[in-house]
Parts: sequence; structure tokens; C-alpha cells
Amino acid sequence: MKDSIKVCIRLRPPSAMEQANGDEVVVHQLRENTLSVTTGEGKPNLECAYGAVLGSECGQEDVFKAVVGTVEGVADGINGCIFTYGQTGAGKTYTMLGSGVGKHDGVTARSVKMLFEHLKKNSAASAEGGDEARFSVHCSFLQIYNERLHDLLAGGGEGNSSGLNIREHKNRRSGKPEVFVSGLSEYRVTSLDDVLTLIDAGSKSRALRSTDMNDVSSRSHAVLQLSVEAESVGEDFSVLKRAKLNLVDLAGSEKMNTKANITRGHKNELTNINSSLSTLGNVMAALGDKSRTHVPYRDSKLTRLLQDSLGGNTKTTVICCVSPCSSAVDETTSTLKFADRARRVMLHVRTNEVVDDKILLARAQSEIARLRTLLKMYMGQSGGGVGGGIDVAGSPTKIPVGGGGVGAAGLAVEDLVQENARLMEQNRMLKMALKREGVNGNNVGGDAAGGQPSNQSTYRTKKRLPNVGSKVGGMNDIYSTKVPGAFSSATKKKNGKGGVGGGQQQQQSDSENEGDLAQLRRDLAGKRKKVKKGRGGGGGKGDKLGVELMKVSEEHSGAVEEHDRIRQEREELERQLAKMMAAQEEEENEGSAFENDGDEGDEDYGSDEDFEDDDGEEKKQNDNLGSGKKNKKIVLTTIDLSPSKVGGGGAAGQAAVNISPVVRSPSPIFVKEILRENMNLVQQQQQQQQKQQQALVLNGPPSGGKKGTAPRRRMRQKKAAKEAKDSVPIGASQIKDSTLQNNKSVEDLAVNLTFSMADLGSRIAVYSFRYDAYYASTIVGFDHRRGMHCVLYDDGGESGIDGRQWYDLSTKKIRKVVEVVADLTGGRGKKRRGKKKKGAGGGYMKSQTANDGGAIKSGLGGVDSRMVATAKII
Ligand SMILES: Nc1ncnc2c1ncn2[C@@H]1O[C@H](COP(=O)(O)OP(=O)(O)OP(=O)(O)O)[C@@H](O)[C@H]1O
Repeated sequence: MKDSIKVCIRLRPPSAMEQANGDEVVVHQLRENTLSVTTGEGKPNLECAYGAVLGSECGQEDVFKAVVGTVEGVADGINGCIFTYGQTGAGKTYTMLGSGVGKHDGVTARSVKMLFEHLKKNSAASAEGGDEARFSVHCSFLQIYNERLHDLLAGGGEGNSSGLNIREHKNRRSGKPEVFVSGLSEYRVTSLDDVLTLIDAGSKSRALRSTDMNDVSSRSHAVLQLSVEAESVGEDFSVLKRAKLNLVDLAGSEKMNTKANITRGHKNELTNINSSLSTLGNVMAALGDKSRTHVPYRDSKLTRLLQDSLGGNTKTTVICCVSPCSSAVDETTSTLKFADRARRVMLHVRTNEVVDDKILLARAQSEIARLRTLLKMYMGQSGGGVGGGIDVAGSPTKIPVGGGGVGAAGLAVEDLVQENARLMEQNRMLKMALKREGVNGNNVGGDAAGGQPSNQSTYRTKKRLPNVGSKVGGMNDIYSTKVPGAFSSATKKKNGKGGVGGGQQQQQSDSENEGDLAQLRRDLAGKRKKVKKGRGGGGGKGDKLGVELMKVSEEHSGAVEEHDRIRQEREELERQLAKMMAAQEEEENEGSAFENDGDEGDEDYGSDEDFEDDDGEEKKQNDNLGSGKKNKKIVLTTIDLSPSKVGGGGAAGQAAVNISPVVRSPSPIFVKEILRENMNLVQQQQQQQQKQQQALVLNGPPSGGKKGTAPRRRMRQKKAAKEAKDSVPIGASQIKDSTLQNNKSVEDLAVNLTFSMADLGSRIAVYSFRYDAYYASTIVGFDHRRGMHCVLYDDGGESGIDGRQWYDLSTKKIRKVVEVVADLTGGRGKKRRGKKKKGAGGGYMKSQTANDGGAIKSGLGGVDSRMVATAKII
């Protein structure tokens, strides 16, 4: 869904200072979405329209109404971002957070309230429908101060750390890069009160200073982020929706007052704020200008962090706050210019949902059906459609109507794919038959003579040499198109006049069909070219149709190619089989030439009755077998390729290849079973490899006869262990706590260990787990769903707040979790190095996996009963 950034302008009432100075009001709301600015002497007055204009008299509720659209979608998986922009003292913080810390009736509190209401409503609706619904919300709060990122919930404010880093990782599903802050703590919140507690705590750490316009001016950009996950699980589906809501209070722009005696620190702040706001403006300008290809997101931390919200998959609203007074008119004009740039930016918003595979499959199937219908319509329009079958090639009416058409090109994609599966299975059976008879069925195309016919093999005599294809129910058309029947050559050779005649006729129709098929292919190629050409032209319904046709047509041509390959393989197999039969026959004829009465060669094999009436013949044959005599004459008929006959028989126990008048296709269930079997085999192989690897680590590599010296053996073992360790893929667990098993879900842990983190759908490969006397728990592990390392922690219900941090170390291998530290007592910006001494520090806990030696950070300044845990993963 395409949408532009919504821009609202909010005029605050004149401040006490402005009133005292006798400032004139020069900005007025004209209509719902327009305002006018009297800019002063010599400058043109402005009249501008925006998404909404909120006059001085508008309250917080009115403002929220204007931005509610951004919040509404979050519970349904649509990212949202609301940020305030404007001069210092223009009312940004008031708009976002309300009047002063503690009174949270601004956009933030209202948005959070609405978000929880929506999530609960959705849950209740799902529950009413009999489905299970769960949601989780995690909250983080950071500030960008002097181009450094600080976790406002980690304590210590600007001084709490040297600054966090912005990283990028690829979304596993969409494949698109996503920006995140590495090591930023997130707390699980279940109500508005939880969020307000965090805002209160974080706001205490925010950088503030008094400016000319504002006694309590925010000198940093603050970003409150809520990560929402809502899952609904039904009997046969599961949908997980994820979205982020960013609520941003930007630092205010401020004119450099050269006369005022400002400190170096203040100057530095000012430069950084103005520079990042100017980059924000440049980014907006670049995004709004289609001719520009480069967007300078990386020019500031702010734009990099908001990258997704500005030009990506996020519904964004900007509230530009302005003073209505004449003394601020230049700043107001500049803010309105920014607003103008912002409203030109187009966004591509979509629902972020992870759907269960079953649903995806169903969707894909319905899409294919839709495309197929489209194709039919298209072909019908172009005059190429034929009868019941879908004629992709759009060939003239030579093609027989319905029932599969002449050749591969006359079949629908689905039919072809099914046909291919059938043929493949038959080829497999043929290979088995060949193998049983001594020819290496795998060596298709090789020298058939390599596999001598077995003397033990016996073939039943038949009256007729039917073409394989001609008798195959459901696949005859395809097959007869190109494959004259491997056995028809034997027929010709063996059958004398009558046989030859039949063979010629068959050949003739084959070549005719070949011609048809070639024509169909040419037509198809021509059609594709046309479609491609049309696509290049751009625009229009026809183009869309063309593109979709292309898709189906490509799908079709893939199936045709596959079909050709399988068919060639089939021909080769049959050639080998026929060759082998001929050799066998010759051999037997040589051995008992006089036994051959020669009469049967003159028989008329044209009648179906003859073909079917083989009971008596079979009995005779069996009698021959029983008497141990060789067959007088070996004539091969159709081989029963049905799995029940061939698959289960086994070469040794079967006296002959079973003969049956009809080639049965393997049932779809059978194919499924094969696939399942293959998957099982692969899994078994993988398990075996894992076992071998483990055995290698435990016992060292097999000695292979040479025992070697003990040191060498040890070295070998060490090397093998190292290799095994190195080969551990990311996310594979190195479990350190024997009480836990790999890949426990967080929910499992919650049940067993009262760990209240309900990170929906996550499966965490646990490297380390700690549950201590303070009832606090910490997990360090790998989150498979996110493809990131994580530290999850819980203070055991003391404050009801859980937390988590994600680390993007996906390119690195996990060696060791060095340390997990939690501090329940608080303390500002503590930094610890080295080993924690026994007994020191109440509430300090260390993971069993701790190995020290690495930097440890802990502490949450000013916030009691909350825990911080950081792991260093090297
Ligand atoms: N619409 C409003 N109605 C009433 N008071 C307002 C309004 N907007 C702002 N104020 C008051 O104006 C003062 C400055 O507002 P605020 O701190 O929100 O400005 P700001 O844009 O965030 O400034 P800075 O960028 O310096 O942080 C505050 O005392 C606030 O209460």
C-alpha cells in the first residue's frame, strides 16, 4: 500500500514570555488543513495546506485524533512512527509526552493506551472465534545526544556507556535489511502503566538544558519504541503479526546566538542538533525527489535510526510544532519548509505477518489457480485456446480437443507436472527392472551390453507387442507423441510383415505429432517474445496480464523441459531393455533353435482380445518354468510398473518381470511416501553425521590401524574437537547448564522456571541460563526466529518488567559466553572488569558460564528493582 507521510502542524498558544514581549500573532489557522503566515516586511506571506492544522486552541485529544491512523494499524502488523519537529520551545515534548513528566496525556500515552486496547480486542475476537490469541509488547527508550546513542533504560543517561551502535540485519523472511540498535535493552510491558514507569525512569536520564525559548529544553532526540507481536493460532493456521511503533521527540532547532555567552558543551550540542535536523531535511528532500537515487541516511544517527520510518515500510506522521508569534517567524517558516518536504515523501506500507506454511501453501495454490484462469482467458482472447486443454502455445486447431492434447505443449502446467512425476516414477521402475535383469539402470545412456541378461531370468510369451504408450491410461497422448515405444522396434524386428506395418503407421503419426509439438513450441516462443515486448512498453492492464502470462508460460516451459528430459531418459532405458531382450532372445534362440516352431511370428497381433487373453499362455509358461525348460520364444509385453508389483518384489524372488496389460501410475500417495522417505533418509543421514561428529569430539578420530603416540592422539583429538566446534553453525547451542536442553522455547522455560518472558514463537538455543536466589533469571542464547543472539532477563516479578537485548553477531561464531551479570540493587553506570570477588555486592549475580576476562557492564541508574544483564559473546 502506497501512502505519503502525514504532516500535521500544531500551533501552540503564545508563551508567557512572548506575551510579555508583546509579540504579534502572525500564524493563523485558516481552515481544517490550511494556515497563513504573515512573514513580515519585504517577504511574501504564506498560505499552506497540510494533512491537518491544529490551532492554538486545540487540545491533546484533537492532536491525537489527527495522528490516530498511524497507531491503529500497529496491532495489525503495520509499523508506525510519529515524531515531532520544530524550534526549541515550540511544544514538541508537550505534544508527545504531555505537560511535564508525570502527566502523560500526550500522543505517547494515548497511543500506548490505544495499542493495548486494540491488542486486547483482537485477542478477544480471536478467542471468541475459538482461536488462541496471544500478544507481547516490548519497550525500549533511547536518546541520541551529540551523535551518540544511549539506552535511557540502562541507567546513567548520557554517561551510561560510550554509546550503542546501529546495525543492520537482513529480515529472514523478506530478505530486506532492517536497522536495529545492538545491545539496546527492551522491557516487556503489559499495560500503559508499565510504559509510563519506563518513560519516567528514562526521562530522568534525558539530556536537558535551558534555552532562550525553553527553561527545560530537551537537548537530545528521544525515541520510545514499542515492538508488538500478536499471534493467533487456529486449528489449521497460525499467523504472527509484528510491528514497531516509534514515538519520537526530536530536540528543538535553535539559532546560534553569537552574542550570548554559551558554553562549549552547549555549542557542541547545538551544532549536533542542527546538523542532524538538517540531515533529516535532506533525507526528506531526497525521498521526495524521484530523480534522486541517493538518500543520505548515514549522514546522521537520527536518520539512520529512522531509516525504515522515513522511506520504508512504516506509516509515518510528523507533527510540526510552531510558535504563532512574530519573533519566531523565521524558525516557523523553516519548520514549514521541512513540513512541505516531508509531505512529498511516499511510503510503501505493508502488513508484517508471518504466516504458517499451510496458509502460504493455500495462498500459493489459489494464486496458481488464478493465474491459470487468467491464462485461459488470455488464450481464449488470442484465439489460440483449444477445447478442454489449455493450449499455452496457442496452436491452431490441429490439437485434439480435451483429454490432454497432442503433446506436452497441449497440457496445462499442473497436468504436465503430474505427468512428469508419473513418468519419473515409471523410469525408476524401469531402472529397477533393468537392474534386476543385470543392466545398470542408473547408467542410462551407457552401453547396455554392460549388463548381460541373466540366465535365470525368464520372460513370458505374449501374443502381442503393444506400444507402451498406446496402452497407458491417462498418459497415452504425451507418451505417443514422441516415444514410438521402445518395444515397437522389437515388434518390427520380431513381428514380420504385420508388425512392420503397424510400426510404420506409428512412426508416421509420431513424426506428425513431433511436427505439431515443434510448431507449438515455436508459437509459444513467439508469444513470449510478444509478451516481453508488451512488458517493455509499460503500463496498462494488458501488461499485467502479459506479465502473469509470462509467469505461467515460464512455469510451463520449465515443466516441458523437464518432461523432455524424463522422456529421453525413458527412451534410453527402454532402448537398453530392448537391447537386452534382443540379446537374451538371440542367446536362447541359439541354444534351442530347433525348439522354435516359427509359427508365432506369423500371428496377427493386432487384436486386443489376443492381447488380453493370456491366462492359458501364462499357465503354459509357468509349466515351462516348473519343468525347468527354457522358453521357446521370448516376446516382451508391457511391464507392470505399479509399485505393488515391482517395488516390493525384489529381484531374487521374482521369476520374471511381471506382465500386465496396463501400466499403472504410482498413486500420489505413493509419491508422497517416497518424498517422505527421502526426507527421513536425509534426516537420518544428518543425525548420523552429528553422531559421528560427537563421537569424534569424545573419542578423537578413528585410529585407522595406526595407533600413534598418546601426544599425537591427543593432538588429533584436540584438532578434531576444534574442527567440530568451528563447524557448529550459528545458533547451534553450546549448552552450559546441564539442566537445560537445547532449543527449549522460552515458554518452556517459563513453565518450569517461572520465567515470565512470553516472547511469542521464539525458540532460543540457550548458551547460558541462570536462576538465582533472588528469583531473577537470565538467559543468553540464540533466537532462531530473529537470527540474533539475545540476553533475556526477568527480575522475578519484583517490578513485573522483563527485558531483553538483541545482538547482531550473525556473522560471527559463538565461542563462549563470557559473563552474564545482573544488578538488582541499581547503581549508576557501574563498570566492572575482571572476576567478581566472592561475596561482594548484594544482588550481584554471575552466570555459571562466566569465564571473566571480559568487560562487564551493569547497573541501572536510579531505577530500583530492575535488572540489567549483558553478556559478552566472543
Ligand atoms: N499546546 C500547548 N499548550 C499549552 N502549553 C504548551 C503547548 N505547547 C507547549 N507548551 C508549553 O511550552 C513550553 C515548551 O514546550 P516544550 O517543552 O514541549 O517545547 P519543545 O518543543 O519540546 O522544546 P525543546 O525542543 O526545547 O525541548 C512548555 O512549558 C509547555 O508546557
